Amino acid sequence: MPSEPMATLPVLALHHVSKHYQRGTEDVVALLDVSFELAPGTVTVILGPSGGGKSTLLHILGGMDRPSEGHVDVFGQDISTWSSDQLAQYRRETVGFVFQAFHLIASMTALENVELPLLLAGVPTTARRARALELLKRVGLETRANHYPGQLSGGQAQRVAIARALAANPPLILADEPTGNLDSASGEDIIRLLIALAHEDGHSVVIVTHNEEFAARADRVLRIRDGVLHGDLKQEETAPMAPTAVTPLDTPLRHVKWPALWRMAWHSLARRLSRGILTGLGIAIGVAAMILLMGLGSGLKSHVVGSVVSLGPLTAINVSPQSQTTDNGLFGPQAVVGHSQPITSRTLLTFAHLPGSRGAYANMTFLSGVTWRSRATTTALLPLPPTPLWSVNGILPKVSAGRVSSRPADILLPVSVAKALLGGKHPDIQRLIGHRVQLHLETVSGGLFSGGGLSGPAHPVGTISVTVTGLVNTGLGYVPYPTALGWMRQFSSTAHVTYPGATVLAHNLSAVNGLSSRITKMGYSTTTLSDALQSINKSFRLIELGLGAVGGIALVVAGLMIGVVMSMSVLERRREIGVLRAVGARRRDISRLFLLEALAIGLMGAVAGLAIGSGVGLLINGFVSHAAAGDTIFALPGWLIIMGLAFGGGVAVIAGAIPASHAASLNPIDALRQE
Ligand SMILES: Nc1ncnc2c1ncn2[C@@H]1O[C@H](COP(=O)(O)OP(=O)(O)OP(=O)(O)O)[C@@H](O)[C@H]1O
Repeated sequence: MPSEPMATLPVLALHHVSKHYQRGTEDVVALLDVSFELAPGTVTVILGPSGGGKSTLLHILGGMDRPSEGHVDVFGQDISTWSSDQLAQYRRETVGFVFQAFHLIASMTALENVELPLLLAGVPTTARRARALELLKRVGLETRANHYPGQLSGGQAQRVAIARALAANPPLILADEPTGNLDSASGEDIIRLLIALAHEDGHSVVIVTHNEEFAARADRVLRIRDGVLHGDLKQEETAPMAPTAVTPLDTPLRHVKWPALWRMAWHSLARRLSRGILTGLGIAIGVAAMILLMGLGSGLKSHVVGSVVSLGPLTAINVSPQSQTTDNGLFGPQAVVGHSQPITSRTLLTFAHLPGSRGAYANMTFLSGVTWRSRATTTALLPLPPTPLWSVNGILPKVSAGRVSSRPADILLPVSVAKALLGGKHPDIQRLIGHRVQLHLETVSGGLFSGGGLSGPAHPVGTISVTVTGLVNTGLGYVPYPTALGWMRQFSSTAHVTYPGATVLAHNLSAVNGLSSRITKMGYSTTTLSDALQSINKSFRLIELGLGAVGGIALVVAGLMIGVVMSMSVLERRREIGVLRAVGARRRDISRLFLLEALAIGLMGAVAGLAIGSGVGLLINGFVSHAAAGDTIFALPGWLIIMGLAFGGGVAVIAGAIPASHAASLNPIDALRQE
């Protein structure tokens, strides 16, 4: 805070200010040893020929440029040493610029243009709108609030520009040829308004002009030629009124807040909505491709993994009698040589008592005819595990209707068999539950993993009558273990029944490998579900990576598109960038603004891409489930949604980084000079 009361301090004081520019090897002196003070509530006119240094002086007064020598005091504080962030705050809170070319933002209404500095200052919407309307009223344009600059006359546009300069109620108003683009009547209006701002509202107003007529009405006239102050004419020695309405300079550094930038970015996007949508479309396509391909990959994987897991718990080891000589592939032994070790009930007992073993039971797969009333079909039947093992997680097949039963004459049938037995297009499969069906056992073979040849029953097996207690989706039927053992005896030609395979359950996952190798050492071949799952996972990881890469390429192309569009946008919006800098945005704010715009485009594209990708995925699921009884192959796990959003937003931000830093590095004085 200033140490003296404000009214006794000059708003601004220049002390021996010089400004040099380097043009090639030539040193251009734009200002030389300029000193003067500006009192509050006064109008100061700066006159001089073209190239005399007027604009340079105005830029130094407004904190857009720094002096090469000398210093500038604002309310007693030397701003020449301030950081660029402090100068940005100074422009935001202490200075209001009015330009010859108005520099209104064409895509914003009059009201939105006036709101701009308030938006940067983080003023909430209602207060911002009320203040902007009040200012438009002050300049006589309340009825034009919703007009765009193109719909305003030059005089009206300049009045809107003055309202914008007044938005933050700055003590200092700097006008650079404010009447240069206006006819004399409108020019007169503007000058009258500027004088009123000084004399009625207490702002210190500085007007750069070529017009000698205005000089006559100023409180003070400074003439400048070749950078040197030639005359400092005070027309009225009486002290003008002390300011009452203006706010003094406050020292704590305040930055433009993220929400304000986000609102501006959103505003800017909304103004160019169709372009934003087109740009975001690239991201949408990329994300959609990624979601769809990876979703299919992930869905297929969980489908395959689900089928494998439905075969039994992960702690299960499938044992077959053959000794193993080559690597276990995904589907069991590749080649089998050497002797065969039979699996008998004694072997099962041995397996059950191995360290780490929880239990063991025989594998067998029966092929059987099934008849119900007049309909007949065939099915494969497996034994359910022995009842003491039913408590093991995942060991029982999942029933889609009815229940699992351990009674000897009960059976679980596959849904497909139930459909075939009931006949008709959409039979009510539940109807079969509780009914008796007839079985005609045909052959027996090993477990699904343990292979083994087919053989028919050694003793005649008549028709077996069983009750359907439940239905399963696995495509295989199940009978209680003791029932299967009984059938096995009927298939056996010798007194000692040998089984085609066995399942040994480990106590837990970490015991699986040790147990499996012990069994292998006994001369048996083993396959574990966790082996199978591991290789499935490995294969799918590769598939997912490959599919993801295809989506990734689409995203890179989309990123390039965003980069190009944003670069064009920066060129097109040079003036807007200049205005934003003049009203107090820092370089960083400009780059953040462009990055936020890119992020918003990326996120919108990603959301659209998620919708498109999952929509197509669900359609595919619809087709597949129609064709294959309720199966689906597209999945949209949460991580894929997050990945889609992160990639969409991330690619857009990376693509927008170069244009954003280009926008931030633009010199605001050059940007505003561009016509
Ligand atoms: N960025 C720059 N690089 C080199 N020289 C510059 C630069 N800006 C201004 N100058 C030079 O400084 C001098 C003063 O320029 P300035 O724009 O302040 O004059 P002016 O009085 O505002 O002119 P006009 O009335 O035509 O706008 C001129 O000789 C100009 O060529």
